Amino acid sequence: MTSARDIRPRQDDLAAQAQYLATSPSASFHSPSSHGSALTRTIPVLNAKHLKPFATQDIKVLLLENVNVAGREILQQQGYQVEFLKSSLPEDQLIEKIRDVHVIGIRSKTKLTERVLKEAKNLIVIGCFCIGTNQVDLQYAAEQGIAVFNSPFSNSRSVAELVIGEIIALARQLGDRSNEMHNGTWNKVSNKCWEIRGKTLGIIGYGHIGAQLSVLAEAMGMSVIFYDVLNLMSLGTARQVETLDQLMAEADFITCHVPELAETKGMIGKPQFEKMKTGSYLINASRGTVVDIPALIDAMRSGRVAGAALDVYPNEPAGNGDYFNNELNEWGNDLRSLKNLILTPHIGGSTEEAQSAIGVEVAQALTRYVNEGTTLGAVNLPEVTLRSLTMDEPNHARVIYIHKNIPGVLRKVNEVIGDHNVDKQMTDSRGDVAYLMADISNVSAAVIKDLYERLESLNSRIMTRILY
Ligand SMILES: NC(=O)C1=CN([C@@H]2O[C@H](COP(=O)(O)OP(=O)(O)OC[C@H]3O[C@@H](n4cnc5c(N)ncnc54)[C@H](O)[C@@H]3O)[C@@H](O)[C@H]2O)C=CC1
Ligand SMILES: O=C(O)C(=O)COP(=O)(O)O
Repeated sequence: MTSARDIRPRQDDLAAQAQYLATSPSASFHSPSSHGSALTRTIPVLNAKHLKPFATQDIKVLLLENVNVAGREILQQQGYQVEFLKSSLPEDQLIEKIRDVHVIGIRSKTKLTERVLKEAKNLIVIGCFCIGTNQVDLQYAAEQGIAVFNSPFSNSRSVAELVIGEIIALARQLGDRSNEMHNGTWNKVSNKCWEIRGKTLGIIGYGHIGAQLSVLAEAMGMSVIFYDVLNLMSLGTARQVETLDQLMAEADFITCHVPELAETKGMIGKPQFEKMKTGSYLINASRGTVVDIPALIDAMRSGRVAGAALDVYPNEPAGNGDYFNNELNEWGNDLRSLKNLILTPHIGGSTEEAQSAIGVEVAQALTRYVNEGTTLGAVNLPEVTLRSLTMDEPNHARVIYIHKNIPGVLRKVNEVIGDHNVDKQMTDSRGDVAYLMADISNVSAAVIKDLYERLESLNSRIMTRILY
């Protein structure tokens, strides 16, 4: 018998694939993308022993920014083709690479803008191997049926521990003393060096990181106040304050843990520095745009801010190497000249523990999405799942129909799938985009082809995938 692999049509030739499906009893259908190619699986269809959605070796994955080996291995074990790069890519190179892949894994540097995603003709899913998702155009991705996953809290503890270390380092001017000793100078001083016990920590953004930090800081004898746009339950004896100004005026140490949003850009600028106590400290390990750097430089030069720690910057490089020597960071030399300023290269979440936990979490989410269509944990699509198909359910197909959330769609979809035995079905919407999942039994290759074509022809369609 000719194997399916031998007669597989070109991936970008849907017509050939339809023909192939019609003529080959061992063919199957996985169509990942409305805006690009369809895939054919290469294992016999309707055989419970091979109850996989498609030939996993057809799935191409691009991992950028040194995604942890734990995540890479999970994806490789699925049989996917995994390409791994240590750094991010400039936009033109990214566009070249993304054209071909079904899955992309990134961290905080790679910008997946509308311009880039427009070229991603085969892409079905993006994995952000980090917390932040501000680097991805989430809305545009959703409108193309591209799911986005992240790891919402696997590095929170690492960031919180870094900040605790920085609070003590700033209070004791550790960076300066260490630099002096490296330069051969013994400079034993206690002037303006403090214990942190009894001081007030002001946390801006009391989410996963802020709340974790709150507990650690109290354990070291600090009083904690926080400001957040939501009313949140305080941990320990922490106290929520009503305004940012109030926090700026009361705290000895201020630390930012908000996401990058339109409202948080430049949130700490000249007016906020003017509210701070003289001799207080500022830490930013959130996003570089949250703090206005020239305003920070002025506040440090004037003595209002006695020390600061920056882990994030408005323009961060794609990979390791030269940083401040470029025109994008015209304040680089000013920063480097300031005393008691700790500068770190976005390492808040960079611990072995965090990176391997993130690797596992995101790779598993990607695998579940690719193989089963489950969107649990997606940040831009409704969360939809059905229990996995089992070996006891041969001849089943899972229909995934991502569509525009407009009136009358479900009636039309149910007209298509209602001709068959629908075992279970779930649908949900998020804004303009809806996601439908249905498991259908007693299907043949011809039925799958028919279902696919009819769903694809509906004007509500964003993406159809049929997995089995
Ligand atoms: N330096 C690093 O390596 C890392 C940086 N991050 C950054 O830290 C940010 C925070 O992380 P999580 O605590 O996990 O996020 P989270 O989503 O759990 O918490 C963010 C909090 O900020 C609040 N918030 C949003 N807008 C606000 C505003 N305008 N004013 C005051 N509060 C506001 C939210 O209500 C929420 O409680 C991430 O979005 C990411 O950008 C995260 C991990 C590592
Ligand atoms: O998790 C986040 O949002 C971070 O900022 C960490 O980013 P990274 O994975 O170190 O590029």
